[in-house]
Order: sequence, then structure tokens, then C-alpha cells
Amino acid sequence: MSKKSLNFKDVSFSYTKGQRSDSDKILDKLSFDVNQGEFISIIGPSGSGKSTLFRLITGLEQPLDGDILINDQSFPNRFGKVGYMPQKDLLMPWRTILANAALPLELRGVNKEEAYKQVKSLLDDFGLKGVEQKYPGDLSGGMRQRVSFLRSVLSGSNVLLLDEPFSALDAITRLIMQEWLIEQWSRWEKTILFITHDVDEALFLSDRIFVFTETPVCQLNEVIVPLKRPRDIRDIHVPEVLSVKEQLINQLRKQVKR
Ligand SMILES: Nc1ncnc2c1ncn2[C@@H]1O[C@H](COP(=O)(O)OP(=O)(O)OP(=O)(O)O)[C@@H](O)[C@H]1O
Repeated sequence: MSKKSLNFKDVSFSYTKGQRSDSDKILDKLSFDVNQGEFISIIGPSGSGKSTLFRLITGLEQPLDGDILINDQSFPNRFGKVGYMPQKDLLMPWRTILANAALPLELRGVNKEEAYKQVKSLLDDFGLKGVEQKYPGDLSGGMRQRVSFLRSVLSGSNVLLLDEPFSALDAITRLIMQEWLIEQWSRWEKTILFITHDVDEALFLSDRIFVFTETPVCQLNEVIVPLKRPRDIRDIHVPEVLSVKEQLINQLRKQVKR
């Protein structure tokens, strides 16, 4: 049996504490699991609970009921147990790229000299060689997202949560970043959960796609992407994938109409 990186067991959640009604629930007894090394995309309409799912995994929110396991372990406090990359890069404009990238290591108690040494050894792999003394404002959107991804890798976790990381990028940079991300994912052997609104992006990147089709979410509709790896962006136009794409769009349409 393959190892699980993430496991939700009957998880319920509502932002309304105290007097609750079932209609406030965002998740209702949701169960699913993610295998070690999988690439999962999550799609669903705005407000369906995708970011809430990430807030629960990172420990920013606690479930009302149920259990969340990371690498088969349940933690009273999940802070720092997974890497997180937000939509906006959140780089500090006054810190150099080196100092920004080293932040998660310093937060974990690694001394500055050692943290800088570790970051420097990775700059080449992340396509950041030569920019370490620059500031975020000097870099393109794609480069800033590479720094942000490096930061999430340096969290030390095998589980990375990426919340629409490429949504602000132009189409060409986005494509380059998608190919780059796949390369990094296989090189570092991470488990990735990736929120996106873009069906083509989800099909190109993922092993499985979770579709949020109802609120509260009580089960995830799951689609397996019928493509082997390595992939080429043109592969998403083969008939098997186009039929999965139509299925996905129909599911999303139904939800938006409700
Ligand atoms: N901190 C909060 N307090 C109260 N309600 C919240 C909070 N954050 C989100 N919500 C509500 O929870 C529901 C799910 O929101 P969430 O942000 O998880 O959706 P989403 O699928 O990530 O949306 P989007 O695609 O627009 O980012 C929405 O109705 C939202 O208004």
C-alpha cells in the first residue's frame, strides 16, 4: 500500500463558532487521502472552500470534528508541518533575494550563516543564480514565484500547498512556470496540492484533480488525468484528455448554476 502524505477523516468545519447551524458548514464529514509523491489539483468555484481546506491543513484553522493526518501522524498543532506558497509571493521588499529565501530556515532556528549557505547551494537548481543580492522589486513575476517556491521547499516538509501561484502571470510565463514546477516536483519528490481555476493547468500538471462541487463539501469528485509522464503541453489536446476536460467543465457549470 502506498504511503499517505495527507489524510482527512470525517472532517467538518465552519467559520461560525458557538451557535452553529449546518448551513454554515464549509466542510461536512469530508474524507480523502493523498499518496506520497502525488500531484493533486483542486478546482471549484469561488467561495467553495478551497483556501479553507489549505487553512485547515496548515493549522490556521481547526476542524470542528474529524482528524487531519500529515504523513500518517496527527498533530495537535500543524504549524510548520507543510510548506505553503501563496498566490501573492509575500517577499519582503527590503530584504535581498538571499535573505528572503533564507527566512524559513532562520524561523526554524538555523543560524544566518548556515541558512545563507544552504540557500546559495540551491540557487542554481531554482534558476536564481546571480540574483541573490537583488531585491524582489528588481525581479520579474516568474522569478519572484521561483523564490517563493524555494521558500516553501525550504520549509523542510514533503507536502507543499500551492494556492493559485501562477494566476497573476502572463500566459507565456505561466506555461514556462508550469513546466518548471513539474521538473522541481519530480526532482524534490514532493507531494503537491495545487489550487487553480484553470482546467488546462490542472490537466497538464496533475495526477488527480479534486473538484469542489457542493457546499458544504462532503465528498470530493475526483478525476484521474489519463496522461503518462513526462508530459508535453500539447498532450492536453488528445481526445481522452479533452473528454475529461468536458466532464470537468460540466461539473463546474452545474455548481455555478445552483
Ligand atoms: N476568515 C473567514 N471568516 C469567515 N468566513 C470565511 C473566512 N474565509 C472564508 N470564508 C468564507 O468561507 C467560504 C469558503 O471560502 P474560501 O476562501 O475557502 O473559498 P475558495 O474556494 O478558496 O474561493 P476563491 O476561489 O475565491 O479563493 C466563503 O463563503 C467565504 O466567504
